Amino acid sequence: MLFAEAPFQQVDLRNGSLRYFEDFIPEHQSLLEPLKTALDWYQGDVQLFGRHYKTPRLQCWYGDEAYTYSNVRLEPRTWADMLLPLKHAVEQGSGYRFNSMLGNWYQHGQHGMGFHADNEPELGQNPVVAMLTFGYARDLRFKHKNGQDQFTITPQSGSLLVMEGETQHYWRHGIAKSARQMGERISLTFRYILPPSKP
Ligand SMILES: O=C(O)CCC(=O)C(=O)O
Ligand SMILES: [Fe+2]
Repeated sequence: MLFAEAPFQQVDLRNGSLRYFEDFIPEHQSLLEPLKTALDWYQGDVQLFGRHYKTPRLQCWYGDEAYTYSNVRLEPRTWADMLLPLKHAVEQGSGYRFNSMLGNWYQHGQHGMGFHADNEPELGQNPVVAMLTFGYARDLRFKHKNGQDQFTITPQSGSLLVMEGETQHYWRHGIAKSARQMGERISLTFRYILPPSKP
């Protein structure tokens, strides 16, 4: 694994910023299959406007604190062993501590994620989301809440993308479904969830 000093590209957005480390996990190719088998994948439920939907992707969750994501409460869960060195590398590279990880497994083009911001209250004022990508390089689209600015980045397998600053206040991001033939992709998104404040 690479530590500190890894080269990255800084992307200064209107209201926010990204850091993109393209070759962050050199052994990324050998990790896709183990991630598929070692992690506890399930098809999530999201509740939107009072209705339940199945997420069009598989997901998994590990973390030290409970997290409410798309109106669904995720209970604390002991880290899978193979995540610990990855979490450590992401902390070293990004310079932030994380205590949770939401994983996404897009098995084909019909799997995706709608536009959203990761701005739940328990992520604090300026949430940092640090994401590792394994497998097929899907387009990650960003749209500013002003309705005008937008751009797409295509994180490569083995890359680390850090979303920081005000990014989650002003921008939404998502992975569009596609009719094209696409390989599998796993993203691991590390977050820091504030412990509940004591009364
Ligand atoms: O898989 C991706 O690139 C995006 C994942 C994401 O936005 C999330 O987990 O909140
Ligand atoms: Fe997100």
